[in-house]
Amino acid sequence: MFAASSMKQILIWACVISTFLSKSAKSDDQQKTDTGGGAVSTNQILMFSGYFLIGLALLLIVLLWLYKRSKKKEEKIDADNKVVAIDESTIKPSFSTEELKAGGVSKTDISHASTETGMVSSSLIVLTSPEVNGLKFEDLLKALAELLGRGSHGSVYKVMCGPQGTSLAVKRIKNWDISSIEFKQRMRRLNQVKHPHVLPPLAFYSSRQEKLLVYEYQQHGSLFRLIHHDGSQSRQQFDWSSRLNVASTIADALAFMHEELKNDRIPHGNLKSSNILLNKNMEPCISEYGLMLVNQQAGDTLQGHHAEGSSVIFKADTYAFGVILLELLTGRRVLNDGLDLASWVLAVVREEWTVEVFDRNLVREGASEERMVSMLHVAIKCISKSPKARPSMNQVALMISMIKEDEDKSMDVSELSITRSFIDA
Ligand SMILES: Nc1ncnc2c1ncn2[C@@H]1O[C@H](COP(=O)(O)OP(=O)(O)OP(=O)(O)O)[C@@H](O)[C@H]1O
Repeated sequence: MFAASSMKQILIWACVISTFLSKSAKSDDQQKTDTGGGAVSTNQILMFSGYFLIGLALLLIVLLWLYKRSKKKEEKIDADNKVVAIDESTIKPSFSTEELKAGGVSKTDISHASTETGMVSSSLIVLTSPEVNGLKFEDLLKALAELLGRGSHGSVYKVMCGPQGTSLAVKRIKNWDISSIEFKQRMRRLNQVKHPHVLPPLAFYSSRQEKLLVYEYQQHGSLFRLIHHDGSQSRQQFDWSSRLNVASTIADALAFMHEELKNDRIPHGNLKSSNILLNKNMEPCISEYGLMLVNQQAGDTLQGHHAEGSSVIFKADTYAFGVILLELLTGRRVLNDGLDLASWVLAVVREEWTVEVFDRNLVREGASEERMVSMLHVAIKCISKSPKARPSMNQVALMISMIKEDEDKSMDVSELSITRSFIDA
């Protein structure tokens, strides 16, 4: 308002002064002509001063207009950063920068990071979830957080929130090259696709510099820990039938997600044993589904990350699943002293020493070699060099369910023979 009225006033005054100056210059001209005067340098000066004033006024108007435009843009960005939408039916409060600063004693790394990057101007978007009903972004800022790990794409913190001290896991992803709108759409879409063995995000936060994803904390840890826990009892107990169950459950869940998100072209994007978590019933759950844009992943062309096409886009997940199968079968880490697990297995199999690849614990427990070899064949198909040669997760799930059926049948037969020998005795 102020700017507009000042612009008008400047323009009016500039016009009045310049008209006055040019008029007086003209009348002076007339007088000089009448009196037969010579050069009219004073009049010219007056005229040029008028033009100069008009020019100056126009320049000021342009500058004021530019200033107003940039102000408007800033206001729009601020508005975009306020709480936007939530669980369709409920509107959560939004927090202004001042409110957050007043209420938030920075205790966590999240809050340090947040204030550093100016995150306090935005708020948390809570998805449909009774676990975090009423959770505010402010709560996350205030809570004590424990760093669970730093991965290649960000860090995960354990955060205790609310009066009940609900344990949450907050994944912080930095510099994810995705627009806020696309990210929100992706999160909402993922929230619509539910599977009991896929961990849903409970809430999320988005700013240009970083994204936060809130999950329920899983106290039993990850599949990675279960397989690679050196010399512990848990590894001893992780027998063949449990490994088969894990493989089958994950394959089914992944096949379901691929099918549901086929048209949205959203694969997991970063599947690995540390992203398979064990829930309170010790069942495996896929975590962090869809948190990576495929073309952003660490570029190993072998995994098909750079390949295009709607079905091929999911084949990087098939590859990653194949690697998880290899971890389950061999008990080895993906990077074993720089030796890539997939190429090591392929080399051993090529030399026809197949049995050598299997985890000694499985061999010792007397796991069926036939079914382990069948599973190894599935894994080898999954890690085919060409993404097109890899099976879809639907096909993988079917192959594994057949191996599991065989295993279940053989268990029934052995139970039956034990019962018979008991009766005979
Ligand atoms: N919801 C959760 N509950 C319990 N632990 C979790 C949860 N989410 C992740 N973790 C654990 O936190 C640790 C760090 O996770 P993070 O995802 O950062 O590591 P990463 O999977 O190795 O790396 P990245 O996914 O960035 O490539 C891992 O040990 C993971 O198992």
